[in-house]
Amino acid sequence: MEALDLPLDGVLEAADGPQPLRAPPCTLVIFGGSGDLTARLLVPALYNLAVAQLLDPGFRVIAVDWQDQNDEKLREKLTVSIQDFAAKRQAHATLLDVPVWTWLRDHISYLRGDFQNPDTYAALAAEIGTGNCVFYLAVAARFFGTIVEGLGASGLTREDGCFRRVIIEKPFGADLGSARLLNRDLAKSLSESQIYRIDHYLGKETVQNILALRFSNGIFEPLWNRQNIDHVQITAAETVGVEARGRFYEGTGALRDMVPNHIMQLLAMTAMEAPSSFDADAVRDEKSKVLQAIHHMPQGNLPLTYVRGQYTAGTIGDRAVPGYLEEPDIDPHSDTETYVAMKVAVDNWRWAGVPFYLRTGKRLSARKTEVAIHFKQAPYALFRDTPVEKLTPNIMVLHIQPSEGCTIQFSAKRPGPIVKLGGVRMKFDYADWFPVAPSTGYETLIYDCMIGDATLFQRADNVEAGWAAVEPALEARAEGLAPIRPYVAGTRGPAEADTLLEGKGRSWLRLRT
Ligand SMILES: NC(=O)C1=CN([C@@H]2O[C@H](COP(=O)(O)OP(=O)(O)OC[C@H]3O[C@@H](n4cnc5c(N)ncnc54)[C@H](OP(=O)(O)O)[C@@H]3O)[C@@H](O)[C@H]2O)C=CC1
Ligand SMILES: O=C1O[C@H](COP(=O)(O)O)[C@@H](O)[C@H](O)[C@H]1O
Repeated sequence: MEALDLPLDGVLEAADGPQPLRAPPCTLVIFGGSGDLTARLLVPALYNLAVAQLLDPGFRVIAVDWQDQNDEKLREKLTVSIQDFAAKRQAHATLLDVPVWTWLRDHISYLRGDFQNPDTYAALAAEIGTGNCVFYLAVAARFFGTIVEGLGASGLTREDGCFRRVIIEKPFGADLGSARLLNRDLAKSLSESQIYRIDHYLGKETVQNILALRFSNGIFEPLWNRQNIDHVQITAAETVGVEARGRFYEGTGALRDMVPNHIMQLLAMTAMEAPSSFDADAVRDEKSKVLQAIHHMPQGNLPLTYVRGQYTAGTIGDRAVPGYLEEPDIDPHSDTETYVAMKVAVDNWRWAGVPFYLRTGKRLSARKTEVAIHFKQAPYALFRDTPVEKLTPNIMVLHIQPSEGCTIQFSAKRPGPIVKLGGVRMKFDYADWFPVAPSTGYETLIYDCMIGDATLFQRADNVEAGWAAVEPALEARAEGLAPIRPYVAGTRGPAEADTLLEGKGRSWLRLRT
């Protein structure tokens, strides 16, 4: 990076602040302990926490499910996946730290049992005894209620001089009604302060950075409103298909899978008011308010606010891939969407009249998650030969993944005797400034739960507000008002999504740059 003529040396160190403390002693019970999430993401996250010395020496993991496992078999399986995890990160020079892994693996044990059998909870209670416990529900959603009920009935949720917390995975319900019912069921055995509803997007550094960027700088927030912003685009594009998750995805679809949770969290972080502090409830109060203000644009014409798509056979890179209907476990006549684009309004003082365009899909031309703030044009072009509509649009893109950082696009004078403008970009790249080994995103979330910080977890009203925001779209589908638009795998999605942005020269940002 070129040197700046500014006194930046030492700026990062000065701002470093207090370092995180080791989490308190705790037993982490993972229901679904031989499952995919545990091996691919949770155990690598625990390993990273151990490397960072954030786990207490008394920390241990009890993995629970009904597979044919025992302590040693599970530890061997997890050793294979942690080696795989480390190998993928070799480029970042993080080879497996063997002593740390050996310590962690020796603190993992297995308990075999059926989630639906009360004996499983009795055996678990005997194994845990007293002390702090986090129960991680890495299981299919149909077990959330059953497991929490089992924990409650066996006394495992009682906090007698210790904490007992439960992390709930997604999907949290399938619509507003079922999310409300689940919240009600959980509340029979747990207080709200014991419930940690996870959204792994909130564990991503760059998602958390949205708040840091907005509220720790004097330069952005004064512009962050309807006077200066024309519209906002939120994109979560994937190149992967449904992979081995056909059975789950068939009943879920892109809207339920991504929008009420991840996309709404991105929207909330982008649009919420400044909380009075970073206290968990102060942040979640503001999120709730902004999510409750979301409405579909009152166009009275659904195709202009909501588009559903489904991929057909195509090419990703140089690899031919099947269409959704040809994927394993998919009904060949399926009406499930793999792409969704929506136009919503945030009906409040700050955002009145500013459309938020949301899109997410699988098998698109690029993997890219970003929030793009499109500012209004300068009101008048002083420059000869440059009509105002030809000025480079001022866009600030918050890159969430795979690139992480922020780009600002604006106009500058081209060199030369004639005054001509050209579009230029200023880019902040996370990796340049803060070079750290990549994480799974679950490190912060598991650590925060152990220290009792619920800021990055969803409160009951947050999840319900997320579902309420997509209810009109779910209803439209149920009424057959939102037909599936096919798109070829490896493209930008259905062309119909472009119509959402028509007028005023707006268009979706390109997926492939
Ligand atoms: N995998 C991922 O990348 C992600 C997963 N999630 C969420 O995490 C959760 C877990 O997902 P994942 O790890 O993929 O699921 P898996 O199916 O891989 O793991 C669940 C485990 O629980 C076992 N199990 C099922 N029923 C019972 C039962 N009645 N009693 C005891 N054990 C049982 C399963 O065994 P069996 O195989 O025999 O059924 C399996 O070993 C889900 O809510 C998912 O939505 C969220 C983000 C990413
Ligand atoms: O929760 C989910 O998220 C992933 C996308 O997560 P990312 O961290 O890779 O952006 C998505 O593929 C999956 O379908 C969904 O269930």
